[in-house]
Amino acid sequence: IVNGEDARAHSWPWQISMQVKHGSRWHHTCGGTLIGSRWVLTAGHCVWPGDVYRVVMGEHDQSVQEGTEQIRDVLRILVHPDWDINMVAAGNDLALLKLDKAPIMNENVGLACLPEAGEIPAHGDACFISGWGNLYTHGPMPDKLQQALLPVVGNSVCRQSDWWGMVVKDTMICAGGGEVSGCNGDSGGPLNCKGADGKWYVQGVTSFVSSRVCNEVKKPTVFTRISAFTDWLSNTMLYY
Ligand SMILES: C[C@H](NC(=O)[C@H](CCCC[NH3+])NC(=O)C(F)(F)F)C(=O)Nc1ccc(C(F)(F)F)cc1
Repeated sequence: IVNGEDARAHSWPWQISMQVKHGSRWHHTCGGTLIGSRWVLTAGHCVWPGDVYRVVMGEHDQSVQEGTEQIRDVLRILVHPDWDINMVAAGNDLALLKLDKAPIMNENVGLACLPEAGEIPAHGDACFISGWGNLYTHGPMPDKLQQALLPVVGNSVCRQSDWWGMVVKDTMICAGGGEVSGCNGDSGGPLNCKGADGKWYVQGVTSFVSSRVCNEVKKPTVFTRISAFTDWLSNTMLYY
C-alpha cells in the first residue's frame, strides 16, 4: 500500500497472509480474506501451478513472533473457472483456498462479513484497503500490516477514457485514484467497507493497479466485486 499507515494490530481479523515456499523458506506473496472456517478468498493471479502455499492468520508484524499467529496448510485450491492470467481485464480474478484445519476464532482471527448478491458500493463510500504489499512501486514490503482509506470511485467515473476506460467491468470495483493505492503484494487482500449497520463488509478482492506506477493518478486500485460471485462462492464451498 502506497501512502498508507500501520493498521492497529488485529483490527482486520479476517486479513491473512498467503505465503509461498521457496526452498526451505516461506515468503508473503498475497493477501486474502477468511470467509469460512476452512476457507480463504484470494485473487486468481496469486495462484501459480506447482507452488506450495500456507496461510498465516492473526498476523500483524511479519518480522516478529507475536504469539497470535495461526498457520495452516492449503488442502485444495479452486481458481475461478473463467479467470485467465492473460486477460486481467476480463475479471474473475478469484481463487478459494481450503485449509487443512479451521483456525481457532478469537479476537485476532475471525470471519469477514460478505455483501448481499448484487450489492454495489456507492461512489464516495469510505472503504479501507489493507495488506503487506509494497510501500511504493518497486519499493520494500512493510513488516506491519498497512491500511489506507480508499474511497469508492463509481464505474461511470472509472470508465472514463483518461481513467481505466473499458478495462473496468461490472464485476469490478474501483477505489482511490489519487496518491494512495494498493501495490504488488496487496493482491488478493480485502477492500473493507463499513455498512449502514456499522459493521465492516469485505466488498472487494484486490486485483490490479497501473502497470506504470502503483499510485498513478486516475488509475484507481481495481478490485473484484465479491457480490457478483456469491453463487460461485457458496456452491464451491458447499461442494468441496
Ligand atoms: C504491474 C501490475 N500488476 C498488478 O496490477 C497485479 C496483478 C497483475 C496480474 C497480471 N499480471 N496486482 C497488484 O499488484 C495488486 F496488488 F494491485 F493487486 C499490472 O500488471 N497491472 C495491470 C495489468 C494489466 C491491466 C489491463 F487490464 F489493463 F490489461 C491493467 C493493469
